[in-house]
Amino acid sequence: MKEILELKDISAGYEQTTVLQGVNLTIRENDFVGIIGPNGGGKTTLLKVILGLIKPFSGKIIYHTSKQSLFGYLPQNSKFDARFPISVKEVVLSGLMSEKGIFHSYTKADRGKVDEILEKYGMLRYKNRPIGELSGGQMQRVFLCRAIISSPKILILDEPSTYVDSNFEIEFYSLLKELNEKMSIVMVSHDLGTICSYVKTIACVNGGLHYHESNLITPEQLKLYNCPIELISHGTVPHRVLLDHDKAIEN
Ligand SMILES: Nc1ncnc2c1ncn2[C@@H]1O[C@H](COP(=O)(O)OP(=O)(O)OP(=O)(O)O)[C@@H](O)[C@H]1O
Repeated sequence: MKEILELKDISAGYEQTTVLQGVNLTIRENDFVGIIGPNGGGKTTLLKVILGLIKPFSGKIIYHTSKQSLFGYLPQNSKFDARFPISVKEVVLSGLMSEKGIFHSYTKADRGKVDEILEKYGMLRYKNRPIGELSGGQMQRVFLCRAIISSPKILILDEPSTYVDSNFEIEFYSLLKELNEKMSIVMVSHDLGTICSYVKTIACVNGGLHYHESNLITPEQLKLYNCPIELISHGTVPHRVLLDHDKAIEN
């Protein structure tokens, strides 16, 4: 598959703190990379580096394509302050801002695009509603529309299913599967069940980055990288098991 961008020996962090060191990662067309790792391991920092929101202390980012419409981003906790006076259609339109610049005016074609995407994702009837009046799942759908309206080459998602119920979660991931035919996806998730079911490859981030060319997670990986465990068990009574590392590895 054709490469889109490469991180080469990246070291990055904030002021005096180095969070990531020696990070190498290549994102190719149609990739679906799941990023896992413990709290504070640097997953969001890695996304910020990829998005160009923070500049690495050292290392290189190589772009194999134009930066035009390169990224769509669905940030963590897309829950909105209900008092913020912005409508659904304005939220989705703002996804075109990076393409058009801040001092822009939206065209009729842009507004048509918004209607089209809201229709596709079942949200057209809410287009004039203040975003704060939607449910968590509806909001997530609107923010997904915002992230993909510019047809980005890479869609970046930070814990996308935090506020959604399991029905919407299944629907959401099937939307992602469809989108993955047109764009690469990089997704942070603590839910290893989700990771194993949907992603193609896994990057484990804990200060460094370990890349796995498959979506299988082995006990050895968990032990080595000190990753959190959240397993879904399919027994007679469906339940979710939360264990710490050592215990899970023993089992
Ligand atoms: N803006 C910031 N300024 C200073 N330090 C920060 C900043 N953002 C994050 N950090 C620190 O960088 C480290 C990595 O944070 P990051 O958010 O990348 O981790 P994460 O793996 O995404 O964690 P989580 O799973 O809890 O979301 C943490 O120790 C955090 O406190």
